Amino acid sequence: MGNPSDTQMKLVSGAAGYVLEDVPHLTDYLPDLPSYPNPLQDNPAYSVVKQYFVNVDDTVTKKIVVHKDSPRGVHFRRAGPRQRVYFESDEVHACIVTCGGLCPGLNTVIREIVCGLYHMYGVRKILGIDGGYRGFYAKNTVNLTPKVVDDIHKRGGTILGTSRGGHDTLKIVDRIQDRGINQVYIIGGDGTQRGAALIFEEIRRRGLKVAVAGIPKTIDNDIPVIDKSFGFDTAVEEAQRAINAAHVEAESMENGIGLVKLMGRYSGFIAMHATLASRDVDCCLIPESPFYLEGSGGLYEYIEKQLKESGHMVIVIAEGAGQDLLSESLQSMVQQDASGNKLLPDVGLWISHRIKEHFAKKKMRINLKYIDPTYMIRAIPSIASDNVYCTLLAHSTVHGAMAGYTGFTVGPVNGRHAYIPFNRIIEEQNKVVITDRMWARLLSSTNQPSFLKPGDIADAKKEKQPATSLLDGENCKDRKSMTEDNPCLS
Ligand SMILES: Nc1ncnc2c1ncn2[C@@H]1O[C@H](COP(=O)(O)OP(=O)(O)OP(=O)(O)O)[C@@H](O)[C@H]1O
Ligand SMILES: O=P(O)(O)OC[C@H]1O[C@](O)(CO)[C@@H](O)[C@@H]1O
Ligand SMILES: [Mg+2]
Repeated sequence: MGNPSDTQMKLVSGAAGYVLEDVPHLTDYLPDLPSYPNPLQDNPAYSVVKQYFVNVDDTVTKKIVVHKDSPRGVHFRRAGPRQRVYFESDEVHACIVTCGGLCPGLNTVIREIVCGLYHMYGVRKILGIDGGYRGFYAKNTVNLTPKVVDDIHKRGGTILGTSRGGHDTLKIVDRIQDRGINQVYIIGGDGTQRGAALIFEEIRRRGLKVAVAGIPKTIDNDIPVIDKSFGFDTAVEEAQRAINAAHVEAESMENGIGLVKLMGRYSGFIAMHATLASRDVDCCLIPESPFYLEGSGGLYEYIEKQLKESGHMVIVIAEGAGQDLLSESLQSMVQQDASGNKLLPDVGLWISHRIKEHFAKKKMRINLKYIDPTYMIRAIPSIASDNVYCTLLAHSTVHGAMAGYTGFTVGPVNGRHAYIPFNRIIEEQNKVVITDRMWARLLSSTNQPSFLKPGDIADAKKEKQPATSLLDGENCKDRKSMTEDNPCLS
């Protein structure tokens, strides 16, 4: 198999440094495919909209803050309905699969893909794949209609089931081919999108008229390029309940410490946003910001100071934080899940013991309550704003597949939905940048130490381009969206 990046991104240059990172289209390898007028033009709900169809040349800019002399930079193809489609309604045989961990809004996306295909494009054959990628070749399928999915958005989880592991590209594509499926909607996180890219490659290699579309899903918000992933706001909202409980417990006891662990394997966005939203948190620890326990400027010293000053404190810790400290003592316990993701030892439990041990040695009485809401923040239905977001995502994806685009992921880029090549999404991971303004806001709201030594700060600044540099691709490794680049979140 060739290098996915050879075929998954088409670069188109334009005037003044304009670059379009385009997505593949079925006609790239099936040049004689016929196209048809979009049935939406006869749909009473949509036909009244002035300029309902997206102009074929519309693109969305990756950077919206520009200087007068800066190059126009990278753009993505704007999502939305096209005048012409490459599938006739009765020809479409779509399938939907959900993979990876749960996330609020999964059912809403499923519902809106089904209803979008059915009501906007008159599609009647939609199959739900049971239990993630392995469901393509190992499990039953379910026929999806608007009636079947009518109220599923009110439920957490995914009606299709999900799983980790079990991705076998050849077997999956064989089953797609056997069943005559020609539109594949794949909802999942970074691992899932990697799998989707391989499926697209194989489909293209076999020359099949099958559109492969990815819908990014992760409560961790670790997918790059897009502004934010669906379910994230719901997870942050739910995390408030755990933080509130921790605060009430801590406030009610002498030297009370409320410790809350939140999900976030490699990225601390949930912990950071839950902390900023709550204002009751005195210390937030995330994977991107190393910390230490002992000595001047360390966590123990800060806890002691906080307890002496206000008699209680609340600590939020992301599950991936402090893993370097843990691994010193628990190295042998590192394991992997079925998808190859590292299974992390419980940092919340570990740090609870360490804090208790430390203050016991100092003969200072503390009352520590450890709250681990784990799956509670993701196994819930999505809040209203996430529901609307999921609807737009689903509709944008359906429009893209009907228009013949393939090998793409969809998502908002600076507020406008766009089709993004798979390799853009999978080549890096979105992380909190601790030298950006958002983390500074957090530090100033909690008043916690930065845990950085003067040398570390200088190094961190050196790694980063000047904040006003506007070249596309600057700092693109491990950074994006919920930083100063994102106007609605900074
Ligand atoms: N590099 C890869 N190539 C092919 N398939 C992959 C790859 N990584 C993961 N997958 C498949 O994608 C599916 C989901 O992967 P994973 O468990 O890592 O979750 P995810 O999609 O990253 O979601 P999240 O981490 O947000 O829960 C699994 O079925 C796994 O086998
Ligand atoms: O227990 P599971 O289902 O593997 O999921 C846990 C992981 O899923 C996530 O929610 C998303 O990747 C991580 O934050 C967490 O580590
Ligand atoms: Mg993942």
